[in-house]
Amino acid sequence: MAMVEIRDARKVFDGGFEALRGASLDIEEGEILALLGPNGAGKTTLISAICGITQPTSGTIAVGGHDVVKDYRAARNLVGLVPQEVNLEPFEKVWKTVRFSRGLFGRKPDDALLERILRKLSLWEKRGATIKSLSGGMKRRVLIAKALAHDPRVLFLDEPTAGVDVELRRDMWDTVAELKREGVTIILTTHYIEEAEALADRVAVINRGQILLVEDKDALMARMGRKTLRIELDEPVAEIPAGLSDYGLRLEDDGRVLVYDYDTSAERTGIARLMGALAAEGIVVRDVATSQNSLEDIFVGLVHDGQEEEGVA
Ligand SMILES: Nc1ncnc2c1ncn2[C@@H]1O[C@H](COP(=O)(O)OP(=O)(O)OP(=O)(O)O)[C@@H](O)[C@H]1O
Repeated sequence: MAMVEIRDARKVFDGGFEALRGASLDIEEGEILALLGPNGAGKTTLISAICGITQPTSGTIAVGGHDVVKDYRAARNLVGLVPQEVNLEPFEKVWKTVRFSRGLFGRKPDDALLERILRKLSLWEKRGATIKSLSGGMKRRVLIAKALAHDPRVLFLDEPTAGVDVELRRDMWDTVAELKREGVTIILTTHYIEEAEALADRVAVINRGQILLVEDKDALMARMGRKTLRIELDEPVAEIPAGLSDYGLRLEDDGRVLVYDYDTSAERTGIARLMGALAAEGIVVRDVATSQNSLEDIFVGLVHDGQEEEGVA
């Protein structure tokens, strides 16, 4: 059984807008799943439906085997949600803020657990500080501590590093990796694709209310990842020589650079053969450089293709 099971979830808002159009997805225990999608794709709606904040119009969602509608309480207890916006009481102290969150779930106080959580998030020294005295990064950690206070098995992080500086982002990544080591299942939405690249075990792409793809991140990057070889020539050429016509080369920089795209998953890249063919044509190579397309390129391609199919591009 997957930790979270989403089957054909639809959500039609009052007014008729269909924000989820039959989304299905399994989230496995202990994984970090990055949910990627452009603005308005349905990420927040899907997370809200899993967390019981909004009800799906049809379809089913279960957390730990508990249906989020029929068995609301049991499902909700397994879930912690870290919202995107900092929504903390500025004059409250850290300790009280986190303790109160646990109480909201009707759980008995467990100060030992709260201490462990605050220590893990490097907030223990700040437990007596008021929220307003904390830095932005500390406030975000308090949001995580609050979400963990009732000991959930699944943690949703809605754009955890939106608008934060690079250092804080790295810091946040370390925190998320640490939570995973402790066995927490993590679902993360993000607009920073490099965040998904750095953290996720699997990537799900949602667009226009449908899951376009769910795949192991490394496998996805290997499958869709293409590499590019840029070959800088000693002397520019006017056109691609006939002897090199098999390679799908492109000519750039006024004939000074030949560009060769190749498949990283293919058994042979064809580079050695290409180099031989260049030499046979009497072309002298000055320099070569390779680059690999990123998860971002893959994501943009997927979303773009999906829109083209629906005729909205
Ligand atoms: N209460 C609502 N009533 C009507 N439409 C809504 C409601 N909430 C969301 N929507 C619409 O549903 C669509 C999906 O919204 P959602 O917030 O889930 O997207 P998202 O993927 O989280 O986007 P973002 O990346 O911008 O946060 C959007 O077009 C939004 O305008």
